[in-house]
Amino acid sequence: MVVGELAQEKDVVILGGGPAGYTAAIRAAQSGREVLLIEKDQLGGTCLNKGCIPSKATAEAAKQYKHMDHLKNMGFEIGSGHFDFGRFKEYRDGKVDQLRKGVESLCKANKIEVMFGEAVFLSDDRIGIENGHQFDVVRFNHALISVGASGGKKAGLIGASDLFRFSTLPEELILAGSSYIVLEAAFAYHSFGVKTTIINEGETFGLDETIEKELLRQLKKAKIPVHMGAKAIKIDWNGDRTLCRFVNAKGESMELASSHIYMDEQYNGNTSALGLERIGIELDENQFIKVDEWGRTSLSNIYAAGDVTGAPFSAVKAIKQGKAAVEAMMGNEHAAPADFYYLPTIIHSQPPVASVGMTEEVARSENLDYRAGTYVLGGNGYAALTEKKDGLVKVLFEEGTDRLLGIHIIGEGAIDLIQTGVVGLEMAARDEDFLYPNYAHPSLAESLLEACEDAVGKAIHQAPKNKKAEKVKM
Ligand SMILES: Cc1cc2nc3c(=O)[nH]c(=O)nc-3n(C[C@H](O)[C@H](O)[C@H](O)COP(=O)(O)OP(=O)(O)OC[C@H]3O[C@@H](n4cnc5c(N)ncnc54)[C@H](O)[C@@H]3O)c2cc1C
Ligand SMILES: NC(=O)c1ccc[n+]([C@@H]2O[C@H](COP(=O)([O-])OP(=O)(O)OC[C@H]3O[C@@H](n4cnc5c(N)ncnc54)[C@H](O)[C@@H]3O)[C@@H](O)[C@H]2O)c1
Repeated sequence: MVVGELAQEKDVVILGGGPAGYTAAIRAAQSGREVLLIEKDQLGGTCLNKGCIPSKATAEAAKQYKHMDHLKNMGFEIGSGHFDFGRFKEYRDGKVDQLRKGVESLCKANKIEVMFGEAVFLSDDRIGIENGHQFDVVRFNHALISVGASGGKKAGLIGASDLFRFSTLPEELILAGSSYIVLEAAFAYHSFGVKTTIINEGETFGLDETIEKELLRQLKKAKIPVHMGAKAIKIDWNGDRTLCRFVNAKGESMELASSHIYMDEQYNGNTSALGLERIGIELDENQFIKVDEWGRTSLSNIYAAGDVTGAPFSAVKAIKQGKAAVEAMMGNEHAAPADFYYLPTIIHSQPPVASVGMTEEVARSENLDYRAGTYVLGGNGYAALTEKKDGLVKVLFEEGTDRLLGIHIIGEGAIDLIQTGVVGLEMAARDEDFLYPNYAHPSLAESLLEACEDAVGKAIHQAPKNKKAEKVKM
């Protein structure tokens, strides 16, 4: 190994070029700092290369596949409609490459130096970068650790990072868990003809009860078998296929064999090889770095952001934490800390699900006095003309204050529409803030207006109910 001289001094050194790291690098460069970004594999991290992007490309292909029936109804001649997974793979991987090049260009445009290699702390102001026989040492004023997390995938199972990077379509797929990953994979691969089964140890997928009911109806309609409340899940290998044994909700012993099995994983922070013991950064029992809302660790010049700081594991969180950490490094008093109280839950299922804020169960369990309004997409003109009528919008307002508590959507447009709810919750919006504005017509957004009108007993495109907008008092 060639040990480099202390050739460089950098103001900010960032370990890991995923969404937390490269966003933070750009924000620091925007403030005029000299930034070194160290990545041991590929810029873009898990999200771009193995997670968000390949999984959403897969979900998008499944959505378009389903959309072909609508195109035929509109008069398009589609031919056999055959789906070539090999060509899809080229498309999916091409999009990942294209987006990664975008990140590389952004780093270049912001004059961020990118070094490929594995970073390790030598002291609290020196970092070593190992790349084959080369070992460079850099002194820094501030460092940000954004090296992500890894799942404890068991032998014979598929991990989340492999689930959307198949080279050929599996014939069978068992998905054990209740995460958005399970649901996104189930709807997508099932629609490509893969024999797909969901096994969920829990009784729910953790969504608002009305949305959950509709989601289960959609899974049934798609003919995706779902075993809820499965207990004692065990995985074995019979030399040919993986066996999944469990006890179903009726207490019966079940055995399913499959070529491919995915199981939601337990995650640990990627901190074991960083030399953190040398500098004494505090970790929790799962090797996640302990941080405050500014990403500050137990050492004043070292910050952390993203999956390496623990759950929730989402690029949304990684990006926001990365920015907040840099603002704190720069001493920007006007910046806001990273807060995840209103983090939307997004599932690219068919139809998609999006949710933010309080669910009805939580409102009930907290003895809140609330009003719920719902609107089924079947009554929405735009949903009718685009033949995307499955699903509903549900809103919850607090009785008395009229404050928005939560918005839960299953249906076309959910993922974009939920942002209105996120902004509303952040601004402590009341029902009138949703009832008064103009809504484009015809649009899926009108279903949000109708749900809000339903909450006050005034929905237009909904048959009158007997006890309209009756206050739910527990
Ligand atoms: C299948 C799947 C789908 C997902 N879908 C979504 C989604 O739709 N939306 C969403 O918000 N989130 C999604 N996620 C989660 C999202 O990918 C992660 O939360 C996000 O990538 C975390 O970003 P990060 O920057 O903290 O870590 P990462 O993206 O994991 O990046 C860490 C980087 O650090 C590098 N590294 C590690 N150790 C070192 C070292 N010693 N030296 C140098 N570099 C190092 C790694 O190579 C990696 O590039 C998904 C995840 C998966 C697996
Ligand atoms: N490095 C990795 O590969 C890695 C790391 C962490 C998690 N994961 C994957 O993520 C799965 C879920 O992890 P979890 O334990 O945080 O579960 P989770 O489903 O409870 O999600 C955690 C948070 O992410 C948000 N979220 C969920 N789906 C989202 C989406 N599509 N887009 C944006 N935000 C979303 C939710 O608000 C939630 O608070 C795991 O089962 C695993 O497959 C992968």
